[in-house]
Formats: sequence, C-alpha cells, structure tokens
Amino acid sequence: AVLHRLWAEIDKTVKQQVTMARMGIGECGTGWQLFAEDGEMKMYRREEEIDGMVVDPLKAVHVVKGITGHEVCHYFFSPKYRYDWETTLEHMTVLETISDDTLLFLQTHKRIWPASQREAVFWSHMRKLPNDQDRDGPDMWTVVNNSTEDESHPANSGKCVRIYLTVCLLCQTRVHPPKDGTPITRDNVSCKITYCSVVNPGGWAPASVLRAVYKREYPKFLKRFTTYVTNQTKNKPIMF
Ligand SMILES: CCCCCc1ccc(-c2ccc(S(=O)(=O)CCO)cc2)cc1/C=C\c1ccccn1
Repeated sequence: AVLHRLWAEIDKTVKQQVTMARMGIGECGTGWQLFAEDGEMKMYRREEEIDGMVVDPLKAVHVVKGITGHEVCHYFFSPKYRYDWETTLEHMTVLETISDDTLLFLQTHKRIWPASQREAVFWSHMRKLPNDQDRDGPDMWTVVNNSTEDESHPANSGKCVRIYLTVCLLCQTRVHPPKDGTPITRDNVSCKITYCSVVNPGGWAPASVLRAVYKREYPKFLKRFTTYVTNQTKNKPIMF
C-alpha cells in the first residue's frame, strides 16, 4: 500500500506515546501532583510552562467495569459519537480520511472567558497493540491524537487561536472468566484506561484561567466519556 505522507510521523508518535502511557506515575519523572480522585479515577498533572504559557501535562488512570478497551477506543475515535460526550466542542470536521483507522480532524472548542476561542487540527489514529508482556493476556487498544499542520487550514488565520495537543488514550482489557465455565458476560470484563494529554494553548491565556479550566474540565470529561461508553454498550454484544 502507498504510505500516507504522515504515516512515518504517526507510527513514531504512537509508539512514543504508548511507551509513556504504560509507565507508572512514579517512572514518569518527578513533580506529578494528584489533583482529582473519584472512585477508581485518579488524575495527575505537572506544572510546566513554555514561553510563559501553561502546558501542564496531564495523566489520568481509571478502571471501569463492564466495558473493553476496544469499545472505549471505538467511541473515542469515531467522529459520529463525539458531540454526544465532548461538551467543550463547538464544531468538528473530518478534513481527511487518511485510512479506516486514521482521520484528520478540525475542531473548534467553545470559548472559555476571558481567553479567545481555540481550535485544533490533529490526526487521530486507532490501533490494537500486541500484549508483548503477557502473551495470552488480552490485547491493548490505543487512540493517539496529535496536532499537525494542514495547508488548507493555516493556524491563526481566523478568529480562533490554534492549540497544539498530543493525547494518548491507552486501554487494557481485563477478563475474569466465571468459575463455572459459563460464557463471559459484561460482569466478567473491565478496562484499565490511561489518558495522557499535553495541550499548548497556542496564544496567551492567563495561567490561572488555564489551570482552573484543566482542573474543572478534565475530571468532568473522563467521567462523562466513560459513562457514555457504559451506557452505549450495556445492551450490546461485547466488542473484544
Ligand atoms: C483557554 C482554554 C484553552 C484551551 C481549551 C481547550 C481546547 C481543546 C482541548 C481538548 C481536549 C481534549 C481533546 S481530545 O482528548 O483529543 C478529545 C477530542 O476532542 C481535544 C481538545 C482542551 C482544552 C483545554 C481544557 C480542556 C480540558 C478538558 C476538556 C476540554 N477542555
């Protein structure tokens, strides 16, 4: 197959992001602060600035019963569900279908006062990963979103400030087979979710505003999204 112009970057970025997502918080370097906790969900952030702009990396870990990694990645990746769970989204367009597991998105997000409105152009790639540690363990699934340039949508040419993001959603399915050998049901599966994100807000935005947005929005986003997947899948056959 003819390789797409972005394929080398996509493959390299996915491998890098998955390696980082698999590392425990302790191995990810110092300075991680636990800033939100809700049941199984733990959210960490590190305070980092580039040219005086807040780019705090975020890492969240969560375990959700009754859904699989394939299902979580499917609902995160597919554009047709995004307006259902992404509350900060104002508009989303698929600029290019690079392949059936790789899309190029343009998204504008709702304005967060007093900062100006933001937009993102990013490729999104979904992939099943061999579980190289535990041979007969269930596979892992990932979606990586990474900002990229697009000639037909130059940055900061309209009213929106272009943000630059790298996001990795890494999912590991856990199956607890029933003792009596009956078929596996949703009561026997759970999914360990690791969500890593670094968002450079692009233009200047007050550090206090950005940190307040992250603190408020990220826990809401992960809970809302995982609840959405649970509700969408509960009466459907399990997607392993
Ligand atoms: C002043 C505010 C500047 C930054 C605003 C902002 C814009 C976009 C984004 C963002 C967040 C997650 C993704 S994704 O995981 O790829 C899913 C697809 O949508 C894409 C974009 C983040 C944020 C900043 C905060 C924030 C945090 C969680 C939710 C919403 N906003």
